[in-house]
Amino acid sequence: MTKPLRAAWPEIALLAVLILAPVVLPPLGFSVDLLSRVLNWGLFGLGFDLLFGLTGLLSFGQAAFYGTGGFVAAYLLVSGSVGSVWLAFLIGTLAAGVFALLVGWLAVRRVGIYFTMITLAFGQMAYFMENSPLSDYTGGENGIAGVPVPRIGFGESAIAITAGWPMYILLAVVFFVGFVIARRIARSPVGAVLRAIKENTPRVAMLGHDVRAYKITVFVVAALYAGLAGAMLGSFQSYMPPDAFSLETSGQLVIQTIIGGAGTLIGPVVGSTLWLWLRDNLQLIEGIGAAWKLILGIVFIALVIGLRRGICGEIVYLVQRRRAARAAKAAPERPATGRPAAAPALALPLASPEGASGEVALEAVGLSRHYGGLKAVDDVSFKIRKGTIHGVIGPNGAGKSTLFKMLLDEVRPSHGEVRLFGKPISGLGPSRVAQLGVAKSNQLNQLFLNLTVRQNLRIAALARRRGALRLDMLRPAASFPDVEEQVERLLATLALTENAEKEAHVMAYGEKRRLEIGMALATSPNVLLLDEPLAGMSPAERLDARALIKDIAQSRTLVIVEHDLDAMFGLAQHITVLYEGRLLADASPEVIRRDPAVHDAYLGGLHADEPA
Ligand SMILES: Nc1ncnc2c1ncn2[C@@H]1O[C@H](COP(=O)(O)OP(=O)(O)OP(=O)(O)O)[C@@H](O)[C@H]1O
Repeated sequence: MTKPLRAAWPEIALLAVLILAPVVLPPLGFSVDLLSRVLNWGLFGLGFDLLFGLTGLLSFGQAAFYGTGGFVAAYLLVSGSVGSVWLAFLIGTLAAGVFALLVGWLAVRRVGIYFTMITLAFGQMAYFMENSPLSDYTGGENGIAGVPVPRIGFGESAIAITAGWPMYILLAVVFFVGFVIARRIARSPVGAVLRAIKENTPRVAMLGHDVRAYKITVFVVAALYAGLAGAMLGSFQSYMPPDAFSLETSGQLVIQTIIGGAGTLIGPVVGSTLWLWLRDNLQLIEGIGAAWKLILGIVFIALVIGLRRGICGEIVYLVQRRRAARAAKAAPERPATGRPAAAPALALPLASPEGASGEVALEAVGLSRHYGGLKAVDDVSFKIRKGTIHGVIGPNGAGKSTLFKMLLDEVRPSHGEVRLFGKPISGLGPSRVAQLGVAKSNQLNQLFLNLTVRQNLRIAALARRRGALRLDMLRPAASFPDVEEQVERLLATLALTENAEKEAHVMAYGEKRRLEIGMALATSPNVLLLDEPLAGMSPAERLDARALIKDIAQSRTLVIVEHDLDAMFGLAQHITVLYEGRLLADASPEVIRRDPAVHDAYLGGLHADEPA
């Protein structure tokens, strides 16, 4: 098989299934109506899977957009406001998207269960609106009957796409196109960022991506799919049912996606195939009666327990595991220490060279952060000169990490401000500060653990290349030659080339630490903050990491927090000492080494065993 054909195998397989389904499935109890409903739910599920499976945002209010698309289209058609069914589909879909813009704008301000609850509340509000204040338009409990079907062609010769196989074909075509688009979105730079948001949202922001905007985008995309599915529902049933807006609709979508396999795109349609087939056929079995709901519930629980990733999710997992095992077998033996003898020197571009002309790169001005009565950082001022390695030391709890978080604006100062090349950056948020050229590697690794090493670095590099937000949803994530080149160079510098296709969670600790630094570096920062880069490393790994840090420092300003004072005195040109949140000293390493106050701080603190 040629490469493009191999890459398109899911589309080819789907096409084959859609063509064969009308032949193979009817003898198994699938009527044409059931197959059409399966595809309608599948279309609805494609958008939801981008939102939930890919991005990790669980919405319990998708019925609001399904209903909006459906009722707007049905009303326009039945009232005669719009003559073309196609145009009504389009308006219904867009109406769902506009509604989602409002809901999403509010909902993405919260995460986890709070996000889910906001979507649920909006779903319920939409259901109420449909049944009461807007019942003149929606028909209230009666829904809207007599929704016409679309026609192909003009005038007398136009062919109506009637319920039955013509409607199946239309739904199959729309589902196929929807799948192709959803898959392209998932493989695009936007898809890469969404996947990273699911893995570790704060890190995505720290790299410079506008997390909130990406979340709103995927929320709207999911609603567009829901709106189109809703609009088509009324047409193929000749009736727009009021329960399109109900909580049960949202719940069923979640259930079907989980059964089929979230994050696989094809999972929701597989889930709806099983769910709707069981539902229709269980009711026909004599003696079961109303107990079919109970049986469905038991099937759901059994599937969730037995197949944690859903039907398609488990298949994808098994295939990936086999592929990884084969790759591991084929991989050559790895050297004992990570870093190759002659790693290529780093020649990564800077974020904004024009802004890097000032003498002082970063400046803390009266910086304080108070947690209630605790002064984690208290009135600290110091300057970091451009092109130097600047160390920040202090005993445990001195406030170093809090100070670092304020330098990237992860934590807002209680008082004072941070200036980057003379301009205040406090209050801008980590994403904008990252875009201005400040990056940070964390004390505790913040990797995208279920993504490969290459994907981790690519997502970081894309933040610099594409800016905080770009809606390039239809091009592949790996289609920026300069980004790919930069990732390749970084892999070599970090001695991670051999592990490029491995998921980050399987890496050794030292390798994870290097990747953590590499991700910060991939954003091409002017100022790089390294929070305890040597923590937890073996002596050999420390030597490697020190050499790497020296390499990095050739082209940018480095600020390092580190407990390894030997390493710090060897690396830094200037050292700031914090003690109990306050600035104790700020001078060259030679002066700091002889400073009795620093000796006292360390000897009196938890680091009495460390050389001062
Ligand atoms: N979010 C928070 N809420 C309350 N207190 C906090 C918070 N973050 C930090 N602190 C407190 O602020 C003080 C300084 O913490 P910080 O982590 O900045 O110190 P540190 O110098 O980095 O310590 P270590 O070397 O152990 O990492 C500590 O007493 C810590 O408990």
